[in-house]
Amino acid sequence: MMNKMVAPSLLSADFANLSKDIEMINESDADWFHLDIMDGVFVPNISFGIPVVEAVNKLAKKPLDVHLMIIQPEKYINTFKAAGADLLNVHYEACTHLHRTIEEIQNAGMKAGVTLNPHTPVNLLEDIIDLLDLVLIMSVNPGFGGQSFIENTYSKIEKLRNLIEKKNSKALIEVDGGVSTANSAQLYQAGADVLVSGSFIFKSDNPKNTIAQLKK
Ligand SMILES: O=C(CO)[C@H](O)[C@H](O)COP(=O)(O)O
Ligand SMILES: [Fe+2]
Repeated sequence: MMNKMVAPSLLSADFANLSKDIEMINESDADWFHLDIMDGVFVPNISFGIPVVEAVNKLAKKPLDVHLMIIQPEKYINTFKAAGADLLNVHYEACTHLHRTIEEIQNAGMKAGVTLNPHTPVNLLEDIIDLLDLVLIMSVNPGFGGQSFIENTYSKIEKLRNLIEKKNSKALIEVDGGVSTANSAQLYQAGADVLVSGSFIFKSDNPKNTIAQLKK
């Protein structure tokens, strides 16, 4: 039986009133906080950095799922651990020595995830999938919230689910970008365990209720 987990992305939260949105997530059915770190180099946008992760960690009562959209993520493993990250996602496309980076994340005491851009095939994970705690499939090109969902994500999830079973891996499948109640059921059905959602939650009239809807 698959998990059905939701990780609201703070990228679409109200940064002038972040504590209110953190409190809402604490009280909701959400499972994790999703934090998007963008460096303006790996992706064409800059979001927020380590002091914000530390601040969220002071109030958050659920694990912090940190999505690093940065070059050379291996330089910051211990820094994000100290800031409060529970799960650290690095991009496949940003890691020259992915095996080493995954081991360093786990040795630092965090769960390790690998994120795939929409153009990156899941079979590139064949020789590392058994080590991973999670694979994050991007269903938009990373860098911005509020983009349209890319439809071939379903077949990527199915291919990844087959690879995970073939290799007897424990990795969870997370999906990020353009997630809403229009596609959540189909994503879970295709094999996703965790759905990230930003703009759909925070632009809705009742974000707490929207989180509950996404878990159904
Ligand atoms: O990693 C991300 C963007 O690169 C965000 O997590 C993602 O886009 C969530 O936002 P939305 O649900 O609005 O698409
Ligand atoms: Fe993300």
